[in-house]
Amino acid sequence: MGVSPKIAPSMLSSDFANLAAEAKRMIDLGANWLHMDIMDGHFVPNLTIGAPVIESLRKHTNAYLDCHLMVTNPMDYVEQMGKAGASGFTFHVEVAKENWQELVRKIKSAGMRPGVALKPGTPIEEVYPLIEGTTPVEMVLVMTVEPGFGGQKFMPNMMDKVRALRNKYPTLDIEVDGGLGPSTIDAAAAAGANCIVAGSSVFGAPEPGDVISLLRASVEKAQATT
Ligand SMILES: O=C(CO)[C@@H](O)[C@H](O)COP(=O)(O)O
Ligand SMILES: [Fe+2]
Repeated sequence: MGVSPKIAPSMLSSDFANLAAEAKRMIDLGANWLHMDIMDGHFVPNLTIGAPVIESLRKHTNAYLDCHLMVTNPMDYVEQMGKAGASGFTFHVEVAKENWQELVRKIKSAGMRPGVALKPGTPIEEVYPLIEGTTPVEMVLVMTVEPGFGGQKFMPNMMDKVRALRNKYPTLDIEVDGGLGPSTIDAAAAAGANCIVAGSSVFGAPEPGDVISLLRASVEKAQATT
């Protein structure tokens, strides 16, 4: 499988008051991406950060900022996120059923990499047209918890979705998000996930760098045996 592992600490579990230092710490410890959870208090019952914080962080790092937009109107944020310096813009399929083609086009024109996310209750078939369209998304984020909060329990039954995607799209970036850590990574890696978001398991560990290395090793091992 030719899809490289990307380990993406979720900065939602970091010390937001020291975001630049936390970002540098994660990159220095071997993270590939920084996962930024943007929540509007409407699509999910939590409110986090937006483009102004991405813009501030961008002044301190050239890392890939993997932005996960848990918002009801993703179109409203494309331009400002692009200007702020976001690298990836992942929207939820549940709120883009009518306008995903225009949305993906705009994300690309704004210089970002488009991704689509789906909630646990959303069937995987709903994202297939977005991967197969003329302007396709470049990543699928399979939520392994209900979106809204860090620190929740991994849902192993979501691995059926990851397996179905990997069988159909051998070179697609497939991200898993929610409850990933040393006890759950092997299931996700075996199913075919290569982009791994981990918040509480990384930031809550005495040695976050060890967790990052373990997550990567698990993905590499699973890839070597498929
Ligand atoms: O998108 C989300 C939550 O909605 C995630 O990115 C979480 O922030 C992951 O945190 P952990 O489950 O790894 O603690
Ligand atoms: Fe996320």
